[in-house]
Amino acid sequence: MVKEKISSALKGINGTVIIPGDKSVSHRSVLFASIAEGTSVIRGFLKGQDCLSTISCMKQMGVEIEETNDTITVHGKGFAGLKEPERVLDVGNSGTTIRLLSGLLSGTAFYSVLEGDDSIAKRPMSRVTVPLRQMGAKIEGRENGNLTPLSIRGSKLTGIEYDSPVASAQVKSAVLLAGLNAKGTTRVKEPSVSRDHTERMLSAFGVDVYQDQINGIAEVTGGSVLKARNVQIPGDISSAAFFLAAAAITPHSALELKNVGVNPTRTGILDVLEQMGADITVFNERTETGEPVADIRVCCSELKGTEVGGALIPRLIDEIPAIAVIATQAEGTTIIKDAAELKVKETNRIDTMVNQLKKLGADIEATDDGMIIHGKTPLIGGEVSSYHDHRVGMSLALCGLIAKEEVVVHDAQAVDVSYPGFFEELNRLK
Ligand SMILES: O=C(O)C1=C[C@@H](OP(=O)(O)O)[C@@H](O)[C@H](O)C1
Ligand SMILES: C=C(OP(=O)(O)O)C(=O)O
Repeated sequence: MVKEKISSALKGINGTVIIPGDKSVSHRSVLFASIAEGTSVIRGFLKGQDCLSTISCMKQMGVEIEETNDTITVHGKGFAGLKEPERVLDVGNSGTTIRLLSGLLSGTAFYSVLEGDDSIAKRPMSRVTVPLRQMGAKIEGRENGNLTPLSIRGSKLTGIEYDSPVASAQVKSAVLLAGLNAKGTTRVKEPSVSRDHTERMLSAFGVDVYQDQINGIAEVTGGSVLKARNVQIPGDISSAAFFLAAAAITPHSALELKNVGVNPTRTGILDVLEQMGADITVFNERTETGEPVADIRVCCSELKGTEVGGALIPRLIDEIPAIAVIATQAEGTTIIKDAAELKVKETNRIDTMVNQLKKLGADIEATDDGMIIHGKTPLIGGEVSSYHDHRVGMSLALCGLIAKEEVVVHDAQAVDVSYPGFFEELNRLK
């Protein structure tokens, strides 16, 4: 296991960061190009382990995918062109891969089995298997379909109207992908709007998608055909978040982040930083393959505590570990609530972040659905672990920039899941 040592950035962190490709959009680009008719060239694809797992699963189903340094070329032969995989499909650490593939595989004409690593083996799958079974899917797994391995015997599906108890883009996307091959229409309603990359990219591939975000509704009709197209992936705001946080809390810092996806269903982190008094400018806004993109300038400033909850949570769910670190450096109390979903990520992110930040001297406590952080607290440094959770590892690394002593992050290779080269980038800016 790799450990990384991060020492304080006395002169701040300064310079320009080109943000790597969006993980959610990268997964979808390969999945959709694989079931489209024709050849799609994808640029800006994130070569993190999660997205590479998606590529390898699609290759196992007979899809021809070529990889160069800059491009991923997918030769799609339509949904009917997918072939039965001869072995178990390994999703690695990726919840997005297993949940989206469950939806896609439910309507095939073949049998498949999905499994992943130790973390995936603990994450709940009934959130997708329950609605998929309602559509007629034949899915089995441990705990009556809640835990991996999942085995799927492809079958004829029928559209449903699904009232999802959670605001989850993975649930919404799994049901919509099954809906592409179901009889009639499939509608998903969610309690508040989750990231809408599936809806945007399906439209870009020529599918008619009905969306009513005020009421949290997305709908597709069965039998829609996807047409191949070239895709430009925006940078991942969830990866940018670590540099937004680093510059916001480290004195003498000024960063320019290039190529950040600013889809409104993802920009909760910008709203929270603004609420806290951060010095942020979003500029050079443009659109790429249906996704808004911009550059962002961020400088260190005095921060104040805030409250984060409600409909904001799905718009920043993966950024909460970084927000917890920022809150340790904000004057006053920060309350994060309505975020129980954090308990079913790669780790229980409420517990891991609270335990690890306490070791570094933070004044933080866990609640049932979030955490409460009192600032501003000087951090002391010490040894912590990512617990094999990429976002935890990168968040803890930020503490090293401002702590009195060095911060050592154990199990640091976990960051390769979403941000290969993260530590090199952080050190380069010092
Ligand atoms: O659809 C996606 O690409 C994702 C959705 C979110 O999960 P949930 O759908 O479980 O909220 C997010 O946490 C994950 O990193 C990626
Ligand atoms: C939760 C995450 O991803 P996934 O659900 O795809 O494993 C994440 O990237 O923070």
